[in-house]
Amino acid sequence: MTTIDPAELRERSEPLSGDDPAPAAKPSMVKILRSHVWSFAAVVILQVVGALAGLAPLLAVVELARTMLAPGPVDEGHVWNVVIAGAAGLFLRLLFTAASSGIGHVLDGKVQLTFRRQLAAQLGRVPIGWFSRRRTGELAKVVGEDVSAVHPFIAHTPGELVSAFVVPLASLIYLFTIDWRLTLITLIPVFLAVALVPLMMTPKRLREQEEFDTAMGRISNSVVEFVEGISVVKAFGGSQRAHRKFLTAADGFVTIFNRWVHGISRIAAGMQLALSPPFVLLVVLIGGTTLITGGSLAPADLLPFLLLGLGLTAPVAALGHGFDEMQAAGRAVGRIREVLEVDPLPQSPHPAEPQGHRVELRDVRFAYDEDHEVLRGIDLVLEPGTVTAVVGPSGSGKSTLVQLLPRFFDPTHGSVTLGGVDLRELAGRDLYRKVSFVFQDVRLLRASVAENIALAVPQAELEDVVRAAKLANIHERILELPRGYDSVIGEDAGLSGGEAQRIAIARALLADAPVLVLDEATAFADPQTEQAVRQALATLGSDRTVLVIAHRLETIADADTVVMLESGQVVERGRPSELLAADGKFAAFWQTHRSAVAADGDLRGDESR
Ligand SMILES: Nc1ncnc2c1ncn2[C@@H]1O[C@H](COP(=O)(O)OP(=O)(O)OP(=O)(O)O)[C@@H](O)[C@H]1O
Repeated sequence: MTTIDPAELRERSEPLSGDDPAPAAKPSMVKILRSHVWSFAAVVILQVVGALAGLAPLLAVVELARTMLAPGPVDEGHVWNVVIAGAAGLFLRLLFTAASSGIGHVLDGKVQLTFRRQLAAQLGRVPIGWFSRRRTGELAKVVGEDVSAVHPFIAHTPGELVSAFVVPLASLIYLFTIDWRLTLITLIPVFLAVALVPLMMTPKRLREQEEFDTAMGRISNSVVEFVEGISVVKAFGGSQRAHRKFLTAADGFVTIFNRWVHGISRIAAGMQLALSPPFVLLVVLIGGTTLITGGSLAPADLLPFLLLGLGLTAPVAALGHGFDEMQAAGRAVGRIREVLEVDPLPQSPHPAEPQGHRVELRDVRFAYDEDHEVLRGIDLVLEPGTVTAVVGPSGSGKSTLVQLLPRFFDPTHGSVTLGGVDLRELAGRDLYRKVSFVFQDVRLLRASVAENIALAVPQAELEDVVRAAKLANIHERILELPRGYDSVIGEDAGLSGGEAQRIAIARALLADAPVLVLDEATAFADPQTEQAVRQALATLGSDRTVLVIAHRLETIADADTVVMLESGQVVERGRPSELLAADGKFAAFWQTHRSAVAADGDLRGDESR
């Protein structure tokens, strides 16, 4: 049983209602940013201007030193002007970077909201069946973490990266105008650091990096395996083995990590040393002192190199940091795009009204992927007032077939019609009013039990809800919950799989849709649920169109028609008694099934003794 938030459901289901046939946009980061191009440009420009203004205090210090050290009386007016200019630069820096940050964060909020809205709309448009292949956790990561990961990309990194280049460039030009020789000397640390970069790219280093990535993957897989399988492993006594596998992966990782660190650390340390402030100062001081003692540089001119020289190494450091963040944001956007680019379930702009509730499948074919056709030419008519039971071996396509009726997927070929109208021509809201379903993977909302039962009929009276719950054999259990029908699922009510399925049956009974699709539970086949299914079929069967994946012999025997599937094709169909008499595939299936049920009964009997 899974619980989901009602708000989440509303967002998912609104576009499915069929009233919003507009195709899902397939946005990219670039497209979204293009619609906010001026704000984005403002973020970058303000950041750069702010960073440039930040040079003013440093230049003011240089100018002050020059003025003070110059022979003769100090020009007090000039000194004050320089101090005011420096302070103004500082103020402007604060102002511009604050404005850039403010606009950046508002823009970031807008972009994240756009992504989340588009994702929510898209999740409502994709086929419901698509969700079965996605883990809730994966989707939650895309909508939550991955959308948040664009934050540095919008609000910080581009501005910081551009400033990291523009500011040193401006400093460099200024320093060149003072003394080109000392400027080149000041650049020595940057040259050294850049010279070390190729050493990080040698085939040996790249191989070590690859090994490191693989080992990282191996260790996280073994952790996931270990945690996911912990219950099975414990129950079957294999915890030692699983634990060993995890430890082996961890040991392997340590060996590879040591090798990787050993190789990379010397180069990284060399780069860090070259770019470190003491080393930069040392180089500038040695170069500057040599030039001063040689008489070719005024002592006051050393100061700008000492102050601005430290900033010249910023681009190299920013490159590493900024590009890492950009890459992470790029990967997150890639995952968001993957979800946004799933083809939505087409909605007809001119929905048609079905006449009656006869369901017909004509030459239906379906494939989850190109190489593997799961349904191969199914022709089937489900008459109102009849129960059709689908049987067949595991993997024969039963679930896939019944999921076509509530349009979890569209057939890849052929058509499914309801009352003469192709399901693709039906408004989404109509479809769910006409077709209700109870599948094994029951979804309950984090809402009260009554609200869960009345999901399709929110205005239902409590007595109708109670009647449905009684018919579904769940009323007594609900009364045992702390707040009865007001108990909130997932908060003060924990239900077993079978109980959740009975709630779903009550929901379907109350929805009173003319077509019911039911997957009779095998996993939760407790006697109460079996009874609930039987009652539901008896109550609904009168004038409903019912399609049931039948596992119980009674359901099969009571059905009007049995359809036997094998490898995605109908191999036999007819009344159960006729098929048994014909002694074909269904009869063989029935015999095997009966023996299995009898053996299961014996086993249960033994267990209870
Ligand atoms: N979401 C999916 N993506 C890809 N393949 C799928 C998906 N769901 C089912 N299949 C494949 O389609 C085939 C038919 O599966 P389906 O679940 O319809 O059979 P089934 O008769 O209901 O089986 P069972 O009785 O075991 O539930 C199987 O080969 C299965 O592996």
